[in-house]
Amino acid sequence: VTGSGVASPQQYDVEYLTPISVGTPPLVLNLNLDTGSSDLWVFSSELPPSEINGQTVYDPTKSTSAKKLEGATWEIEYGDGSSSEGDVYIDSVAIGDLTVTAQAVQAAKNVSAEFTADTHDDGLLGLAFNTINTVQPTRQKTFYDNAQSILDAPVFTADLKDDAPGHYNFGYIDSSAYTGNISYLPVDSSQGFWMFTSPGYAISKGGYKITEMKGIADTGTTLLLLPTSVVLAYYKQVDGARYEGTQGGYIFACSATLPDFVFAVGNNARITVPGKYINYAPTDSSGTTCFGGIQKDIGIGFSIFGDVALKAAFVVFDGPNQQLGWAAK
Ligand SMILES: O[C@H]1CN[C@@H](c2nc(-c3ccc(C(F)(F)F)cc3)no2)C1
Repeated sequence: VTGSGVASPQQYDVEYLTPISVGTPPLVLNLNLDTGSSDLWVFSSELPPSEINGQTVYDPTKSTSAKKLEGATWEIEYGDGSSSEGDVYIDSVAIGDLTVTAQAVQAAKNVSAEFTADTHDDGLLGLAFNTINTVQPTRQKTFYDNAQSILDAPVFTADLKDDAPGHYNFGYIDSSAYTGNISYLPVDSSQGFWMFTSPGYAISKGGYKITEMKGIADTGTTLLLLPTSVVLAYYKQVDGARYEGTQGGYIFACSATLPDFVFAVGNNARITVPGKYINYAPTDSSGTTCFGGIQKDIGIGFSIFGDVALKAAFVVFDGPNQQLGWAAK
């Protein structure tokens, strides 16, 4: 079995949403597939109405295939401080032609203001390792865990695009979606993430710099968060770029030319993030000053290869072999 879901960018590619069917009759929810977390949670009829603002809600009492997981609760907090919590049902979940009949669907009873404000996002579908699933007293498997045994190949791929729809595919590698070869790196899943080490980088035509960057492939993070030394070297190449504390990052004139950022995948493969992707978005409605798509990974303990980097690549997530594949496209 295989499955494919379109990944549609929201404004400024801040996140990508994919239609997922839940329950019987199937309810289509637009979920944020997040390789940086491992909970599948949805806006639900159990929320206070004040916390719902246009989202489609899952009502387990209306799904003939829903079964409450008695006594199970969950609570999650994301990197930006947003959070949600609730209880758990076992129900059917499908992405395209791929159906998992007994998936833990975490129904939200409360969500933080950021989620209420994100009107198009009906919840998240975690694709990291289940060791960081938050369900108590018994952690639950991810959609990818549950799908693996029926998939043609036990992999999923992310093909996110700049201001255009891309795809998440399950069970196969679409050879028409990338160029050249796929280079595989070992994954350290000990912290529950798709963590890998890039040995070095280059900035546009500048020389290659050997410096280990240990990071995670995180489709749920918008930007590319890197070590301070790398970020300083990058913005040194951008006239007028400066760190603006009130904005919480590096900013520059929107008219600035931004160099490409190249990171190494193993010793002889490279992924080039076009400078255009690093001119992330205007900081205000005047469109004079823009916010950088590369920012410091301070305080996280590792780098985060978020959408700014991932949309420059075709990425293969291979759990059984604990490896990440990277290809240009
Ligand atoms: O936690 C790490 C795991 N992956 C990253 C992630 N962050 C979010 C997120 C989505 C939507 C919102 C909100 F709608 F604005 F509230 C907030 C955070 N989803 O994945 C960070």
